[in-house]
Amino acid sequence: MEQLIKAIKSGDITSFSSPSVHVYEASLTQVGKSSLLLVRTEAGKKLIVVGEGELFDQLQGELVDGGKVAPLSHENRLTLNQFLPYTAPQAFGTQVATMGLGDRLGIASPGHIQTIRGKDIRPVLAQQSIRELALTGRTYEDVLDAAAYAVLQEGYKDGYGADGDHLKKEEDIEYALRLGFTMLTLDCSENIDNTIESLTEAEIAAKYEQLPASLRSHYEQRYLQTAPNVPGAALAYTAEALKKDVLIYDAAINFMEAIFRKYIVTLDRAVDFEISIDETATPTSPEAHYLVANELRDRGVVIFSMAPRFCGEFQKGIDYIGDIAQFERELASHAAIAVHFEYKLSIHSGSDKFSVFPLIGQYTNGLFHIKTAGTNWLEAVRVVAKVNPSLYRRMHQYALEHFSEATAYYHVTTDIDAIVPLAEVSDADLPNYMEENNARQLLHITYGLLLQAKNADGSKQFADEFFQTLAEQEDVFAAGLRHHIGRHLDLLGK
Ligand SMILES: O=C(O)[C@@H](O)[C@@H](O)[C@H](O)C(=O)CO
Repeated sequence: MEQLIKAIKSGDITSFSSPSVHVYEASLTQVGKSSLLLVRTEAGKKLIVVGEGELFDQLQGELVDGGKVAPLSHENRLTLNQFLPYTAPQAFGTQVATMGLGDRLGIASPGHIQTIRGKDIRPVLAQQSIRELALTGRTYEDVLDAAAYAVLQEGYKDGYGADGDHLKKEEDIEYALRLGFTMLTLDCSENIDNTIESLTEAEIAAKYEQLPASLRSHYEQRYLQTAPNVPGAALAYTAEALKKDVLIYDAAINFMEAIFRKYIVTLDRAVDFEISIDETATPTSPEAHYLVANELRDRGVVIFSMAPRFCGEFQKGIDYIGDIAQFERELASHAAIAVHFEYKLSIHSGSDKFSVFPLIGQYTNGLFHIKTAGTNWLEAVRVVAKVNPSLYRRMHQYALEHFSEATAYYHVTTDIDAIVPLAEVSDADLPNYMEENNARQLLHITYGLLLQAKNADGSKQFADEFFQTLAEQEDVFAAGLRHHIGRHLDLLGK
């Protein structure tokens, strides 16, 4: 440590080299009379601070050789946010494309930053849903800490966002906002009535008649008596379709407004407020999208983005399933509606949708929000398959045995029987599983079960070895992400 501290003091860290300490050169930062550096030692990542002044005094750590060695703790992250504002998340508004790069492991953000740096798009590095927190056993504090330290590690100063993703409950909204999350994705699925889709026309009409007359006439006047004028969108309301849309979305619109009034308008800072109507059984027609957006605008609800459920299927970790021509037609309308109401179209489960990325880039004119998350976990699994075949085999086997449990959390149409049996695959070919959709989804949706699996003695069955392997392969993992996420960005036109 003495040599390193000397090197930092001299201002020339390139003169330092040690087999047991890896220096993240881009992290070297001066704050007043203190210099700060992030390193990886045999005991994990550490902050090294030398000099004097408030930063030196406030970071909690151990005094060593005239410097301070500080852990990457939650408290120290809060201190960094105070002195280095770029390490705190920010809202982006609607004038720049954004990409959600949810990191379930807390180790993917450096690779994400390397991929996105210098491009015409900003990263939402800290993005997790409550479902993900529950499945990984993490907290929003952990998620923000990991993103902030990644930003410091990479010396990335262009800003990053933090998305409380798929929030349904007020207590979760309060939790995310209290911690400083800068984006809030309101999941309205529990207020969307999916039963309507399966009703007959007569049943729909009867249910609709039960709604207050004033509500019915409000909708009928607005959507049947006046044709919406949205350049680029094909919108045609029929009385039947309108009844359905009102029954499906009216309660959800009330919910969106109530949350906006209680939590967004009252905030003394900017938050990117996203409406998600995608995780539901009901695809969002352009007419339904327009209706929801139009009602929100009339009620003064300002949003950053809207995530409709597109036609076809956006399943996790694999390419788009469906009729691309229909997708293109509807995307053109969805994108035009978003432009009309001055927000961004948001694409959820946006990882690996290579066949439609060019269309998304084209129809949104490059102004979109796209969410990815589990695809970086699959890149991590690919690294394990390459360098630790024994661990990969154990994880794969466990995933097969527990797959049906994971389908309670995610909708996939995986054909488990189509996955080549492990016994028939050589170690060298294990990474190829990550090229095959069924195997991708098998591992994609079982992440929580794998990370939390325990041995009889209570120790982690896979997680410790998994994280150790990834820590040893940090550069390989980052290179995999640059390649994989880079391919997303290229096709999106970024
Ligand atoms: O798995 C989750 O809960 C989330 O990552 C997603 O639903 C997220 O909103 C997403 O779409 C990422 O691709």
